[in-house]
Amino acid sequence: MKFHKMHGLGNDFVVVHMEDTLPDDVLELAKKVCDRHTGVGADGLVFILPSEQADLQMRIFNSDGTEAQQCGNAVRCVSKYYYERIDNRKTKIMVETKRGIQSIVLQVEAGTVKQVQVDMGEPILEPVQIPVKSPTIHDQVVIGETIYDQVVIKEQAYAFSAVSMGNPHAVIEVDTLSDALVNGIGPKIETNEVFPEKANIEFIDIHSPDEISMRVWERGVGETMACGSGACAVLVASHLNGKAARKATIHLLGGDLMIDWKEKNNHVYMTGPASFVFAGELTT
Ligand SMILES: N[C@@H](CCC[C@H](N)C(=O)O)C(=O)O
Repeated sequence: MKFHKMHGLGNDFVVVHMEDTLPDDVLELAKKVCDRHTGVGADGLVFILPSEQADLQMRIFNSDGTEAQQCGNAVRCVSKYYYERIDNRKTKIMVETKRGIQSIVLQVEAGTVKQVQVDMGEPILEPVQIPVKSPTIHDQVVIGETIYDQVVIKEQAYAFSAVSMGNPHAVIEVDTLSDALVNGIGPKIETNEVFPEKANIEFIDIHSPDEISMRVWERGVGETMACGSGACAVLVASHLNGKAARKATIHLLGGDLMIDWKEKNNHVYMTGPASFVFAGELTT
């Protein structure tokens, strides 16, 4: 099985172009391929498949084998792959994902995709749809439209805003983006009972209304260098909490994403790069 190693701001993927359907036992394959010691090594295994409704279909499996509904960085990668390796006739393409059909605009220079803008759709703020269920629901405070609650770990309360971008996120504002928070508290909140489908956990430091730094503990993966859907959730939560504009630069460990939550259609747009690393062939 031939593959390309790609990344979006260091969030790395093994990308496989399949002519018809997913391979058998894809969950086990994802775990095997993503292993950083005995496999290729990646945060996720991504498939490009044919689509009847869009230019291509994308499916994404986390490194623990679970399937995710959404992945902003992987959508940018498959869009670049499509233009540079499959069909370079259009700079506006459609990608079918579990989230729905996503519109993509490619910024191309001399045949190379430099930036990819992805329509990440409308944020989902209804608790049951995120999903988030709170044991302290009576204490819940609704700020703007975002659900705002807290989880307590070792007597320390962590206030979060829950947002779904097709996949669940909890955004937590902190004073310092430390390893102890991301790698120590991140996994505990990811698996807390308030998130029945677990959640991606974003720790954020808001510098100004249009500049936010974040680190992320991803569901089914661990800490990653970047999370596109997470950056969108961060902008939405920060805006609803009155701390950010509708458009901001989100600084991640792997670089910057521009996030723009447009008033006219309530859709969140993410703009950033995608890169090829190398190509190879998987042996069985
Ligand atoms: N890195 C991604 C999100 C990948 C899926 C996530 N781990 C989940 O399970 O929801 C992004 O760039 O959005």
